[in-house]
Amino acid sequence: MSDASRERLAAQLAEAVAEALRQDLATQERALLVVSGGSTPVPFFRALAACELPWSRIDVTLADERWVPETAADSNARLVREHLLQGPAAEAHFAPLTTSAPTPEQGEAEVAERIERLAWPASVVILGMGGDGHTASLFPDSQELALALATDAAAVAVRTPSQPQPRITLSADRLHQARRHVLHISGGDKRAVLARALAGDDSRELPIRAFLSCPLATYWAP
Ligand SMILES: O=C1O[C@H](COP(=O)(O)O)[C@@H](O)[C@H](O)[C@H]1O
Repeated sequence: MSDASRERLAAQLAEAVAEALRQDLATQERALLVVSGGSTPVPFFRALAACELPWSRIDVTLADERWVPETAADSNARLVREHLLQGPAAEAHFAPLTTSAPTPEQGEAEVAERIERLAWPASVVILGMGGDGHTASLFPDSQELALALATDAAAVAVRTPSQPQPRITLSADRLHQARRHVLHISGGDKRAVLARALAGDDSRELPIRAFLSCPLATYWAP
């Protein structure tokens, strides 16, 4: 593991994403950025927050979220607010994926409506990936995986045996609606999972496969 190379990668990705947003904002009033949660994006969030951008014209949302309050340590919204929406970037419009409903099944319709109002197609969708090949909250062991891969609804509530909390994810269809797709990962384990995904043929085994032909620009550091 090399923190320096991950920081360099994050800086390069931030510059590329900032340039994509600038390009799109030259011809449209608003632009949308879809980011992922987890531990990988933190240095990228900080680097992007430092970029000069017309933040008040940028919408930000998440690829997926745990159905937890924003005060929870593992809330992706909290991560975005603490590391990306800082300084001038606080001017961006952030659309979180949770509501006050007690379950994601009860909140799903409100989240979908909120998501529909954003500036689609997104300028950039940045995906992460877990060691099991999940991306967003498209988990190989989730009962809702087939639905989330096939539906044209924007958001899907997900229950996954391998995960402690219920979740909500943007559907594969919605995540496909972007001008550019990026996979941001680090470490040898994830590189090996990506190699398996590139060699395989079933997106139910390694859900990241559903995005390999977007095309998907891969940002990887050891
Ligand atoms: O559960 C999640 O995991 C993936 C990967 O997270 P990381 O900590 O290994 O970087 C992430 O892309 C997803 O948004 C998140 O909810």
